[in-house]
Amino acid sequence: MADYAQVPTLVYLVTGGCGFLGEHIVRMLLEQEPRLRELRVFDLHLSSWLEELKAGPVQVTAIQGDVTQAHEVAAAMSGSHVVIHTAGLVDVFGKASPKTIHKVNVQGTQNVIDACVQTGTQYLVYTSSMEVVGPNIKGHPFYRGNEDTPYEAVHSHPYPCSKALAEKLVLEANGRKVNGGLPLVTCALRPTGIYGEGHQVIRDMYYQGLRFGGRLFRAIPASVEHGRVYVGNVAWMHILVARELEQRAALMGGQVYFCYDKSPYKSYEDFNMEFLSPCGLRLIGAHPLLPYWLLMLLAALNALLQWLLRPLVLYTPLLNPYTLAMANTTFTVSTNKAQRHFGYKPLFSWEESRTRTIHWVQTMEGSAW
Ligand SMILES: NC(=O)C1=CN([C@@H]2O[C@H](COP(=O)(O)OP(=O)(O)OC[C@H]3O[C@@H](n4cnc5c(N)ncnc54)[C@H](O)[C@@H]3O)[C@@H](O)[C@H]2O)C=CC1
Ligand SMILES: C[C@@H](CO)CCC[C@@H](C)[C@H]1CC[C@H]2[C@@H]3[C@H](O)CC4=CC(=O)CC[C@]4(C)[C@H]3CC[C@]12C
Repeated sequence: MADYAQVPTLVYLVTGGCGFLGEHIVRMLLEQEPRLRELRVFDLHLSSWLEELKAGPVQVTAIQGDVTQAHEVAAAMSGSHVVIHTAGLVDVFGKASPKTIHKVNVQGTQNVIDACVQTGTQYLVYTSSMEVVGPNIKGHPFYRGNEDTPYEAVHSHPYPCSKALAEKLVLEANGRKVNGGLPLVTCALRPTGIYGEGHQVIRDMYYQGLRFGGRLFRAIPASVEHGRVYVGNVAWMHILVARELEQRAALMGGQVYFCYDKSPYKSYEDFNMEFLSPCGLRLIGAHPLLPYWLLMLLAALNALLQWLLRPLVLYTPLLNPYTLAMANTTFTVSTNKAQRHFGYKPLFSWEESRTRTIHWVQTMEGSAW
């Protein structure tokens, strides 16, 4: 993978390539990776926009498949040089069972590792999450931490548990011999809360605000800070890691990197207002309108309702005890490890990331713009 100016020869596979982050990775790979000959997009649900990408110079192969099915993963990966494994079940709202979350996130990742070994695919980039670290169940703040900051990473929710287990599998697989005898080189990226075009929670908050006459009501103190990172910069980090893994295998193999950029540290709600305010929404209250104990009671009530209604209907509100605890705990990252190890600099400034996200909200269906 050394000579960047050569005839395109490389085959990449992106699992989860039709998801929020996956789509940005796929589109950016086509723009930014000149050595790409074929791009395989593997997803449970294939999106229609893939068709338009097939007209370009790189061969784009859409593969409908399930990461929990080992044979499907191995078949898709045969002959590929690099796999970016971003497929996952992102669920903190109780939509899927803990068993399903484990199966997709942990067994699915094991299947990807096994397929690397079986097919001789040497480079594996895994999309992990900040949730592998925290916030923990005790609600300890993580303030401007980096990859080496000591923190009690204890989880009980199925999603962070699954991401932590999967990340461990990926890191432990570094150095394992793949078919042909070469060592597997693996790396895990830990995005903080991703935002940008296609972000589901921003979409949900926007429609909720429209339903309440253009108002959202503050639930989280403005002093609680959350790390956020623009989806384009997260995609860019994946592409850089995939590109540099061969040359810097000794340095980068088995390493974890937080995904970061210049997005400001703010509370989850205040941060989202950076996009929703210019689209006509207002956040009511300088302080939370309800005391924390009452919000906790409502969150617990939501959890109870979810359980009671489960046989009839899937009730998955934004507010539950886990999301409330997440939103109420400071978790911010300050690091330059990615810059030191593989020369990462954000591709999009904060202003550009903000403008792109605002534009996306303004063009949403039902938008007042
Ligand atoms: N959204 C966020 O703020 C963050 C996300 N992440 C991680 O980034 C990755 C991508 O997340 P998002 O793009 O936000 O989620 P997403 O739900 O938009 O995308 C996930 C993609 O994986 C696919 N997928 C799910 N189960 C599959 C299976 N069994 N087989 C094949 N494909 C399957 C889905 O169809 C979807 O296209 C996930 O691994 C997630 O854990 C990490 C940190 C933050
Ligand atoms: C109490 C509500 C009142 O407005 C606000 C609820 C906000 C929550 C839905 C979000 C707060 C923090 C978010 C999570 C965080 O950004 C980290 C994440 C990392 C991931 O890997 C996946 C997504 C998420 C869990 C993200 C999900 C939404 C929040 C819990």
